Amino acid sequence: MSSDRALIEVRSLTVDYVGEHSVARAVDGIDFDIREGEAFGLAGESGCGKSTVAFALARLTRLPGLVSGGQVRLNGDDVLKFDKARLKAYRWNEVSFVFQSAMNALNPVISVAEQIMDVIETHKPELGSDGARARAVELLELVGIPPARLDDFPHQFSGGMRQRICIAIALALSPRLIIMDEPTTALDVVVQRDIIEQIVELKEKMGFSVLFITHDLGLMIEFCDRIGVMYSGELVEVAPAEAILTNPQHPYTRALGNSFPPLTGPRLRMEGIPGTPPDLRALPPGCRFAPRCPHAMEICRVKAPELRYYPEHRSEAACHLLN
Ligand SMILES: Nc1ncnc2c1ncn2[C@@H]1O[C@H](COP(=O)(O)OP(=O)(O)OP(=O)(O)O)[C@@H](O)[C@H]1O
Repeated sequence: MSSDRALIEVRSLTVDYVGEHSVARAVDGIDFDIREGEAFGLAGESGCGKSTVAFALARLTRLPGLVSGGQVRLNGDDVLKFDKARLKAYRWNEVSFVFQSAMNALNPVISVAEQIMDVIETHKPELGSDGARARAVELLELVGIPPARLDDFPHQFSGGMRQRICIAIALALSPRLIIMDEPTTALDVVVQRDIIEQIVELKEKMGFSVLFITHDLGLMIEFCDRIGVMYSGELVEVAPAEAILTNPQHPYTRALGNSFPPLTGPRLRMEGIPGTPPDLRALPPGCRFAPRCPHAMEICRVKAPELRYYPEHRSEAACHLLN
C-alpha cells in the first residue's frame, strides 16, 4: 500500500549533456515526489529523459552528463550533496537498481551465492559469512528461485532467472527505493509479466517504493500507482495510473496512450504520434509539444505552460488548453 508521505522529493532537477560546442538539457527543471510504498512510473518516447532522471536519482550521472541544478531530497537531505561516505550508505541500503542489462552484468565465473553475499558483506559486515549466506538463501526464495541453486553459476540460469537474481541482489539490504529501468524488456512477455507480478507482491510485503521505467505503457499502467509523463526533458503530466488511462489531460499523454495497444477489448489500429520530438539543442519557444499538437493555440507557440494541479481531474498537467 502506498502512503501520502513522500520518500523522495525531486525539485527543479536539471541535467545537461555537455558537448564540445553545445549543451543538451536532457532534463529541464522537473518536480515530482515518489511516495512511501508506491510504484511511480516515468513514461514518454525514447530520448525524453527518463533514464537520465533515474541515473540522477541514483547519483550515477557520468560525464558528459552533469546535474546542473535542483535537489533530490530523501527525508529532507539532498542526495545530490552527499559525500562519498554518505553515498556508500545511500546506494544499496536506501536505493538500489535493476537495469535492462543487469542480468548480463552478473559475473559468469562467480557463483550466485558469492555475488549476492558480496553485496551483503560489503555493506553489513557484522552479519558475517554465515549470516550473509542465510540472507542469500532467503533472498533467492523471495524471488522464486530454489535455494538449492545458490552455488550455481549465472550461465546455468535462463535470462528470466538471471534477472530474478538481480532483483534479489537489489533487495539484499531492504532498500526503500528500487529503481527499475526497463527491467524486463529483454525477456519474453510471459516471463516479463511473472517478474513484474512478483515485484508487486514483494513491494506490498516489504513496503519499498519503485521508480519504474518501461516502454510498455500498458504494463506501466497496470503496475504503477502514479505515472509521470515526460516530453523533451519536462514533465507534462503527473497523475494516478488510472487517470492516465481513462482521463488523460495533456494532449501528449493522449497521443502516447493512443500509440499503444489497449489492455483489454478488441485490437485497434494504433496511431503513431506524428512528427518527432524537438532537438534539445534548438527547442521551440512556448510549449515543446506545440509543433506536434493537434490542438495548439497561438499562446502555445509563445508561452511555456506550467505544471499545475487540477483537483477535478486528480492530475497535474502543463497545458494551456486546461486554463
Ligand atoms: N551520454 C550522452 N551524451 C549526450 N547526450 C545524451 C547522452 N545520454 C543521453 N543523451 C541524450 O539525452 C536525452 C535523454 O536521454 P535518455 O536516455 O535519458 O532518454 P530516455 O527517455 O531514457 O530514452 P530511452 O527510452 O530510449 O532509454 C536524449 O536526447 C539523449 O540523446
